Amino acid sequence: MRVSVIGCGHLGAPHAAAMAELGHEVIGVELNPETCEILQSGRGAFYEKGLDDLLAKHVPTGRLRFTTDLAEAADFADLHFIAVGTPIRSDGHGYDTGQIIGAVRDLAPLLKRPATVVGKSTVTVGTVAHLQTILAEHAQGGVDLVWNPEFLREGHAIEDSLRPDRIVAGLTTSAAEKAVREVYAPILERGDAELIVTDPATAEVLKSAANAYLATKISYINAMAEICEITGADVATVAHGIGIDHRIGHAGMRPGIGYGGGCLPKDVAAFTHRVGELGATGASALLTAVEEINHSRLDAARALVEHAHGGPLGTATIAVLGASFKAGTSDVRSSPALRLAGLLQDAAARTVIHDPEAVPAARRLHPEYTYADTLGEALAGSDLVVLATEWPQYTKDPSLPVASAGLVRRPVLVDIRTAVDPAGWARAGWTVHQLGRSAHRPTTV
Ligand SMILES: NC(=O)c1ccc[n+]([C@@H]2O[C@H](COP(=O)([O-])OP(=O)(O)OC[C@H]3O[C@@H](n4cnc5c(N)ncnc54)[C@H](O)[C@@H]3O)[C@@H](O)[C@H]2O)c1
Ligand SMILES: O=c1ccn([C@@H]2O[C@H](COP(=O)(O)OP(=O)(O)O[C@H]3O[C@H](CO)[C@@H](O)[C@H](O)[C@H]3O)[C@@H](O)[C@H]2O)c(=O)[nH]1
Repeated sequence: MRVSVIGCGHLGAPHAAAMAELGHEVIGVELNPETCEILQSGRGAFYEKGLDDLLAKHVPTGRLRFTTDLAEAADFADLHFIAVGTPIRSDGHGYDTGQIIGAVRDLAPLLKRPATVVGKSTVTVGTVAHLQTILAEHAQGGVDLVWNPEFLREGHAIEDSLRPDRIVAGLTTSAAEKAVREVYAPILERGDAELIVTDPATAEVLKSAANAYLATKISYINAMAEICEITGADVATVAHGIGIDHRIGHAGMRPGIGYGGGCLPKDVAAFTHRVGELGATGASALLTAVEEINHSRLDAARALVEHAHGGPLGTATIAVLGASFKAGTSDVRSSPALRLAGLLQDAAARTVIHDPEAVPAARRLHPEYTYADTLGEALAGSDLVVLATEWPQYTKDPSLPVASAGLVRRPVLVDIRTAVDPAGWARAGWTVHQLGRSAHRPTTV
């Protein structure tokens, strides 16, 4: 099929690359000329595992190309994916729908023959109906609208796009269903992804409900971490023990500083606002509590850093390991790691941030912070090491505890992601502090 992907950011660029890999002819439309030029050169504009490989494979053959010209895409493609941003409004009262309404309003008059518009962006209930009226008024030649929310995780965007758990299609016509079945045929033929054909409102709620549940699970285990701190219990053992019950499971149960990123914080905030508007008081109270617990984690993390230092931070030199909102991505949108680094930057004598991939993005957002090019440079002479993002370079390298103990002034580690094995670090002479767990002290061998 000839498809376009309108908006080539963290969702759209991997989606366009995956569509090319599935055998379609793809044109990506990206408003930002700099991003568009980078993509057209066969590279990603940010770090996402496997993205560069697919771009390098499909851009040179012409199967995948990028443009800033929407008219070119309207002329070329029969199916148009919409993957533009839906950021949270500055007052927090739902999404800023400017990008999505703008994209559909600009595309509609350019559609001169039958086409399918497939929305992938995350929206709240009622948005699809509004977009439908825009298309009905301005498009010619019979245009179907489908809502096809995306569930990919950053850091796994390519594999999640090529092998999704499910494909949700909110639609109203059989022509739209036929188009969805055709574009996803290579995935559906494998038989391992369920296609859920439903109405647009259900598709809208299903996506918001999925992210709200993921956020609730994270806030739940973080609330348990708070209880463990008070009682002296161990949250990692609690998470492991309850997760053995397959009705609960271990996934998404890592305690720590709470959820961040370009999706969960804004999607939960927008959903909370919308369900409040709709008068769903139970859902509103539940989601408000989820958000409150999440916000409280930053204070808990800062308090743990102060406790580990043994007092006010004014004299401390701190190494912060990690700036991205989670491992596997260079995305720093609503990054809890960077927020904590900011608090420490204000409070400590010196704070140095290291990240294997996210320093350029962090530096663009916060040029006033201090960054290190190498891990060794960040660690050198520090009184406290704060593990803020669970990159495997920090958590899985068995030589790091011993190697880094020789670089720091005091071997004190605050692991706000509950990501390291504290016993291994303690054996190398480190005192390890984790949220919801008793401190691990150095052991004599
Ligand atoms: N990031 C994820 O992992 C993810 C996963 C699932 C769903 N989503 C949803 O997908 C949507 C996009 O998220 P994102 O993280 O990719 O955002 P993003 O900001 O990284 O990307 C959006 C891109 O769209 C471009 N754009 C805006 N208007 C345009 C237009 N009219 N024409 C062409 N390009 C345009 C922007 O320049 C930007 O590059 C959001 O609704 C988000 O909630 C994101
Ligand atoms: O056990 C866990 C799991 C995650 N997190 C944090 O939660 C945030 C979100 O993580 P994750 O869900 O892996 O990241 P995203 O890439 O933002 O993906 C979420 O948001 C996307 C956008 O809607 C959805 O498509 C995905 O299904 C959904 O997982 C990050 O800050 C993580 O560090 C935890 O604290 N503990």
